[in-house]
Amino acid sequence: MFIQIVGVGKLKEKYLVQGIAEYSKRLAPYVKFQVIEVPDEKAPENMSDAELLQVQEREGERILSHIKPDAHVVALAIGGKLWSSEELAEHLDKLGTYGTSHVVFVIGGSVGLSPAVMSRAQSKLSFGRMTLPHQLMRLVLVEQIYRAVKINRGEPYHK
Ligand SMILES: C[S@@+](CC[C@H](N)C(=O)[O-])C[C@H]1O[C@@H](n2cnc3c(N)ncnc32)[C@H](O)[C@@H]1O
Repeated sequence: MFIQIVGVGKLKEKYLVQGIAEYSKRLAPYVKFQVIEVPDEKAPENMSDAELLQVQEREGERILSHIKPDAHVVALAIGGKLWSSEELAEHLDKLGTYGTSHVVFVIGGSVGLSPAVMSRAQSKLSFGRMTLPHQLMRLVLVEQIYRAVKINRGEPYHK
């Protein structure tokens, strides 16, 4: 399976870069894995709703330009569905079984994902009602993808 994460903005914190590199290395024997970063837009505090939408749309166009037509897209959204790690594993397993070998997880920037990205997504996944910084979200997600892969292989890790 080919798994990609498309995220907005360049990772700045060293501990996040290192954490993602570690899980990417652990994933390498099992799946083809790639993280794509798209440039973020300036998003001042006091934007109007129209300006906010414009930022989402510009970032959204960049995200969508990296998504191939055959890819199954999972958008990360606070209001999405809550899955357990086992349910994420099952979701990936079922996709593979029914012939979908390319899955893209999408994480928004500080203003969230555009309506166009949300409509392209076949699934919306929530990690709970709390807002996580998008850069930290990337690390948490890659760990959960690794956990899901290990669950599907029946290998020890997922305690
Ligand atoms: C800082 S959050 C954006 C907050 C923005 N107000 C919103 O509601 O989308 C940046 C991105 O991180 C992801 N994210 C943050 N917390 C999340 C959570 N609890 N569950 C799923 N995704 C989350 C989403 O993709 C979101 O677009």
